[in-house]
Amino acid sequence: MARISLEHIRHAYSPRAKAAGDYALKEVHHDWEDGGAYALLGPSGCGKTTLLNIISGLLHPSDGRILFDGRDVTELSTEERNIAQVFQFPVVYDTMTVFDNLAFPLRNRKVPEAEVEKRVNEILEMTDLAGMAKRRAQRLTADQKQKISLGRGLVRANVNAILFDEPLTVIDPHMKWVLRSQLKRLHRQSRFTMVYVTHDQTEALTFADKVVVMHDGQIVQIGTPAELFERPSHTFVGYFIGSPGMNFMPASVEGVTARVGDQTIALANAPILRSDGKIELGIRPEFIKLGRDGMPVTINKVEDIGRQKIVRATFCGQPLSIVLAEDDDIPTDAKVSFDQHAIGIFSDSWRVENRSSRQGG
Ligand SMILES: Nc1ncnc2c1ncn2[C@@H]1O[C@H](COP(=O)(O)OP(=O)(O)OP(=O)(O)O)[C@@H](O)[C@H]1O
Repeated sequence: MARISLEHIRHAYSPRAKAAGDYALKEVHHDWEDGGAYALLGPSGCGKTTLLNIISGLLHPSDGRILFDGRDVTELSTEERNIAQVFQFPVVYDTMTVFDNLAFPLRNRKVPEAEVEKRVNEILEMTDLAGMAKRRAQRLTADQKQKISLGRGLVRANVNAILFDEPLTVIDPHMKWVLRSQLKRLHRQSRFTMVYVTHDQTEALTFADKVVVMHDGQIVQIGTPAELFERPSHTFVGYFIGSPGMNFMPASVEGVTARVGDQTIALANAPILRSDGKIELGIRPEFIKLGRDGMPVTINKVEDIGRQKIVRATFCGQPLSIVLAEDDDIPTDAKVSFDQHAIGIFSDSWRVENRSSRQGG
């Protein structure tokens, strides 16, 4: 297990890259803790696989260094970095038994057979494959095969990190849930440093202690699931995490007052605005109330999704989503109000700090 330090890493696939837009990965400079479970989350093309391949050594970064526990490994191969990898599709030897598939990475490294036996049996238990140890892999289902791949990733006790690249893509939805929870448990038991790439927020939020949200080649926030929900650093995080995502509307701010259209909204604290950039007010749909008092709103549609209702509305000419409990009433001629403490102010897409949070309040 290792702490992974990414020092000023950038990557462009073209050697002629000059402008920031030419880079698939813009500057990444972070330390990932030893034993942490990280998810790299973001839409297709945002640079997740590029970053993962730089960590594993499949790709040499255009700029920067990568360190494991303070040791520079930038020039080392994947093998020399001592990393286990689990890919999107199962990599299984069909003619071997389940046991031999799991034993392969150990026997390959000349681990004594008694230790192989012990470790493989542990992994068989962990992955619920004990009942099929002697079966050939050939006839297994796709998710059983992927369990073998996951098991193979976990079987070596001394790896620096385990990297997972969308490992549950081929798994059916129910089994996905089971494997996700199992992986979380395996992480708790083993405390390997794990990096898990996905574009699925549910997968990221259930697996990871820390979610690394990527957008357009950069890391826009690293945080716990709660931090990403409560204090998104960037409008992209607000929009991408949550269902529906955060509402954003153009605003102007003066002291502790924001204006959206012709409405005045009191803020809990005064944001520290430095530039004359584009200002937006953000509020999650869960922190908006509909009642008899408040600001005018037009309700366009109510979607019933079981325990909750999603109200699609228009506020000051802007679309607004509101999440209500299933038994919340919507009065005729409803008015809208925002929970002051859940409002975020964003300048050119980045969250603006406010006076009291900077002073530690
Ligand atoms: N071998 C390559 N040569 C040129 N451009 C590439 C190469 N691999 C990726 N890219 C580009 O780099 C950017 C980041 O791609 P990357 O595969 O890292 O994204 P991703 O977030 O993993 O996406 P996905 O979820 O679709 O795999 C994209 O614009 C992609 O087109």
